[in-house]
Amino acid sequence: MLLQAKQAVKRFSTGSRNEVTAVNDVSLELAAGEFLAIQGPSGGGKSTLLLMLGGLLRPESGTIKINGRQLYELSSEERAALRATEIGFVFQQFHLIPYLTVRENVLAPGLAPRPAGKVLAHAELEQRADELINSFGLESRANHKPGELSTGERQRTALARALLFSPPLLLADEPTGNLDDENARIVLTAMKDYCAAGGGVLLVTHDARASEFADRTLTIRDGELQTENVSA
Ligand SMILES: Nc1ncnc2c1ncn2[C@@H]1O[C@H](COP(=O)(O)OP(=O)(O)OP(=O)(O)O)[C@@H](O)[C@H]1O
Repeated sequence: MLLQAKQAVKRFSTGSRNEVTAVNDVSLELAAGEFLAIQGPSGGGKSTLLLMLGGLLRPESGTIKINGRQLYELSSEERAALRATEIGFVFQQFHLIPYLTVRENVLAPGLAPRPAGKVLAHAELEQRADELINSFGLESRANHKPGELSTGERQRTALARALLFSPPLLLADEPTGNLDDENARIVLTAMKDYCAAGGGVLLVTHDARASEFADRTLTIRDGELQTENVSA
């Protein structure tokens, strides 16, 4: 199984505020080639769950496994290496580097150290970056900086960057929240195609458009994953 969460729990307590159970006893599985959308109201626990699944936030209890490896039993270095090789992230706010061009942003993950055996030659990376840039219709924008792009072009750039190393798992937090219908369709179609090619995609969103593209849609509310499935 590509991704497996078992009884994951995360609570926050902040000073004078009462404790909040952001994620309560969540179990789920995602297979390679599957597109899962998790919807839910604001404050329902979507982002918290995604951070835990992506190795960025330790659950208080429960386990998260990626390809059979328990994320939070690894050292932080091992977890970072696993993130770099197994997971791509896309966020609503894109997190592009403002002084780099589209092409340089897409290539940026290639600058980070990678585990031995997972390093790609620069020429190979450039070829992959150009393929992604072309397939997302960004070729005429490749030398522009994010500030000169439309919102949809920024999100397509962020998606291309996340897919540079073809990670088995793509995690996305509200990737279409800022997009019009046409750009949302482009991004969601690209994710669906990525699954058809064998990748696994999990996105959290309150955008109802996502469930038209996903294989399964689950709902999280008050930190609890509802059991009903809505098939696309
Ligand atoms: N760092 C934190 N400290 C305290 N409480 C937090 C923290 N992060 C999240 N929470 C609380 O946990 C709950 C779940 O938040 P989360 O951001 O996961 O929800 P969400 O479904 O992603 O919401 P949105 O759709 O508005 O982004 C909320 O009640 C939130 O206030």
